[in-house]
Amino acid sequence: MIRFEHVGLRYGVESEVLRDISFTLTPGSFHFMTGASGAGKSSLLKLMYLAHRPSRGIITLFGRDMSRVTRAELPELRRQIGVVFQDFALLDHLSALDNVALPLRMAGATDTDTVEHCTEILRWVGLGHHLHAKPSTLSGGQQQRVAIARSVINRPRLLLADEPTGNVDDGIGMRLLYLFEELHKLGTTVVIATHNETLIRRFNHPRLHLDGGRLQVVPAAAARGG
Ligand SMILES: Nc1ncnc2c1ncn2[C@@H]1O[C@H](COP(=O)(O)OP(=O)(O)OP(=O)(O)O)[C@@H](O)[C@H]1O
Repeated sequence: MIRFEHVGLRYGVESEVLRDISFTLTPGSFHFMTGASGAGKSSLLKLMYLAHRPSRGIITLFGRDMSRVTRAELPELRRQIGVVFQDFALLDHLSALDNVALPLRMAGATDTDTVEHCTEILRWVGLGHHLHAKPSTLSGGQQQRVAIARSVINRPRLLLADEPTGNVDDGIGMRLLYLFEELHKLGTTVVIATHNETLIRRFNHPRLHLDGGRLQVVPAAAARGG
């Protein structure tokens, strides 16, 4: 699914933020990504989403060497990836429901199915009373949940989420994790960057842990213990 081989990333002339990163994520796996603030979690997720090119090393995604992928091919690859980044990138002229519906409508789903499905998922993330609200009228945490609903609605092959529970209370955080678990059970490969130790302990998954620009894969049982 994803393979990193000796990948490094530097911004401008600074020293490398990520150094000699090698790992493989098998299809359908679920990993948390951990590390102190500034350790490079967002940077690593952006490499996986092809938003940055690595300074060195090889990234293989869906069986393709990313250094050989042209700019014109990127949209098709990205359509298979659900993302929740820190900037929610919602369209403000559309309602919450229409934002969530976008990936389904682009894929040609019928409108009745789309509305039903999007309503259900927005209710699950606690926004059943805000279906027709414009993003600018919602709080930061609510906007983030709209972005999360949009990222999972078309069952992407790969889901990348950067601190998805950062702005919500524990109850909603748990619901969001259950949503990602459901997606994972349907076969999606999931990577969630988080500082939330409660969720990491509650859901027993391996960790991609970043420290000093280097990555260590911590197996699930060990991850639970520490
Ligand atoms: N666009 C950029 N240009 C220059 N430096 C950057 C850029 N983005 C990130 N950095 C630097 O790269 C390092 C890693 O940042 P990154 O945002 O990936 O860390 P993080 O682990 O996601 O942090 P946090 O948990 O606080 O979100 C930091 O030192 C940051 O200042």
